[in-house]
Amino acid sequence: MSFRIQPAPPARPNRCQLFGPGSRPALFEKMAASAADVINLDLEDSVAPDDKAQARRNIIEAIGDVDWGSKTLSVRINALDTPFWYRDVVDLLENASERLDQIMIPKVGNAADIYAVDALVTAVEAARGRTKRIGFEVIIESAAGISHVEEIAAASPRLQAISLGAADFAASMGMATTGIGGTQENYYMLHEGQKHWSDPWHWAQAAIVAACRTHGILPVDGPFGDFSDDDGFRAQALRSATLGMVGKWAIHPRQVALANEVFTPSEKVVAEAREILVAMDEARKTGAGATVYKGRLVDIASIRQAQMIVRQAELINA
Ligand SMILES: CC(C)(COP(=O)(O)OP(=O)(O)OC[C@H]1O[C@@H](n2cnc3c(N)ncnc32)[C@H](O)[C@@H]1OP(=O)(O)O)[C@@H](O)C(=O)NCCC(=O)NCCSC(=O)C[C@H](O)C(=O)O
Ligand SMILES: [Mg+2]
Repeated sequence: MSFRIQPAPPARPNRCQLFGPGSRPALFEKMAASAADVINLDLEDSVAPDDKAQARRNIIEAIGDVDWGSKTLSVRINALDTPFWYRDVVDLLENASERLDQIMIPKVGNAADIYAVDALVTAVEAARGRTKRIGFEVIIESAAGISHVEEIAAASPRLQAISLGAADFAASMGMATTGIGGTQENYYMLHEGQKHWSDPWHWAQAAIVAACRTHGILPVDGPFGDFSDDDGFRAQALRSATLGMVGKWAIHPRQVALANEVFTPSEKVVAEAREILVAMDEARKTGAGATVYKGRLVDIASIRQAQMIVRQAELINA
């Protein structure tokens, strides 16, 4: 264990991030009424270049006018290699109400990208006397992004969450697929004539989780493109949760309940975690650092595992 204690991530639920294009304002009330923990109003890739200016106006109006309840409200700005991003930031922070919680920065490639946005955001906040400090979330969706994920995670105290963007990531890496997340037909091992499918997203997800956990940031799985495939979404989400991710994007409302289901620890799992904590408490009273719970070893590390699950459940029920 390092001398530095691992920082805790933001204490808020982030099981599902529901996306909707800023150019479809008719969706905003529906998004607000959904069961998603986070709403992402999009100015980037779901909005055509000619619609960007109107989408900005739609979003600015809706931030103030729609009742977003207790959801985290985030706007995805355009990437730093476009002519749109600075205007996204300036217009949002000059004109949107303080209900806005976060901006999402896509396609980050290194810490300097975040530094650039931070400098602009900080200047506009000061100039406008905004009292609420805007948070950042970023998407790792390029070869450069995944190569520099640790420095990105450390780049700004504003940073709250990092997502994997499977579509742009696949394109940047030159992966031979047009699928967005999930099982890839040609990514398999062959054993005694049987195909065993592997997970091509696994290593990138694990790298993101490690960087996030090191710096107290929420690791999130991005989109699953085939919104008619509930089982495929659930399988992908279960793998992400097992690796330590706290939630997943929904690009269609039918994916919201699936994400909430997977990223809410079940009553059985929470009850078991509490039993482990009790068992370890009993063990400690006798001076033991380990004991047997349901036929298996539990020790001091099990306390930390169980506490993570209980904390997650408490956050969701708060
Ligand atoms: C995918 C969609 C274009 C589908 O829209 P639509 O054809 O309208 O869907 P349905 O007819 O099935 O809709 C059924 C009802 O649900 C409402 N609806 C649809 N979408 C949403 C939504 N996002 N939020 C809330 N409600 C929604 C419809 O209005 C219907 O309602 P009703 O008539 O009352 O029954 C569309 O869902 C969509 O635009 N999704 C978001 C797309 C998006 O934002 N994409 C960007 C994120 S993914 C990405 O960028 C990739 C990433 O960066 C990477 O690189 O990996
Ligand atoms: Mg993308």
